Amino acid sequence: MTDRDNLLAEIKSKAVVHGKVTLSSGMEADFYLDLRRITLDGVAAPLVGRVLLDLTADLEFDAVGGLTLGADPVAGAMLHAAAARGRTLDAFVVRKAQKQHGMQRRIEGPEVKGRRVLAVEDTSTTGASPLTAVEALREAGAEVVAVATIVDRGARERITGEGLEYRSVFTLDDLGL
Ligand SMILES: O=P(O)(O)OC[C@H]1O[C@H](OP(=O)(O)OP(=O)(O)O)[C@H](O)[C@@H]1O
Ligand SMILES: O=C(O)c1cc(=O)[nH]c(=O)[nH]1
Repeated sequence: MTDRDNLLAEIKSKAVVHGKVTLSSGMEADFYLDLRRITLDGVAAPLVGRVLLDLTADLEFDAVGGLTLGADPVAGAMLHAAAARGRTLDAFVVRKAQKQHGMQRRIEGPEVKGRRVLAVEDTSTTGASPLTAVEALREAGAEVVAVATIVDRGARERITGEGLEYRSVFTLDDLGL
């Protein structure tokens, strides 16, 4: 079994929740992927880090992150997986709104200005969350090399339509949904 196979089994057994639910976009759906049950899971999170590094191995970037909260543990997992492979990869967090006190930053972590970065999400249905992060990153002077998600729930067309490279580890078909 590869890391990808193991991650797929983890998602199927731990993150798929059937039942009526309202999504981030306001759309109604009859299942939810609670990927925080994966990205914060002691067995599955290390797989997330390694599988996403493998998925983006041909891209050049030295920082990773996205819109809080879903993206945060994804970025952390990649940072640690990279360190285990002897590679230094920074992480960052894009706030939903600029902080009003302290350093008053929208993007937390090491400076992203002038750097090549990967924007990540756990999942995306409409592309809105990763594209919000991309906009904030560009405003901060970063070069976004691609967007990557664990599961694509339908965002591909909107993200690639913006001219961005888009990678996802799994589609709904892979999950049998
Ligand atoms: O179609 P999209 O807009 O890209 O939706 C996907 C977003 O929905 C979830 O987060 P949510 O908005 O529920 O907020 P959270 O990360 O703060 O939990 C998920 O983590 C993505 O960020
Ligand atoms: O579109 C969303 O908001 C969404 C769908 C999903 O399956 N999981 C999730 O965390 N968010």
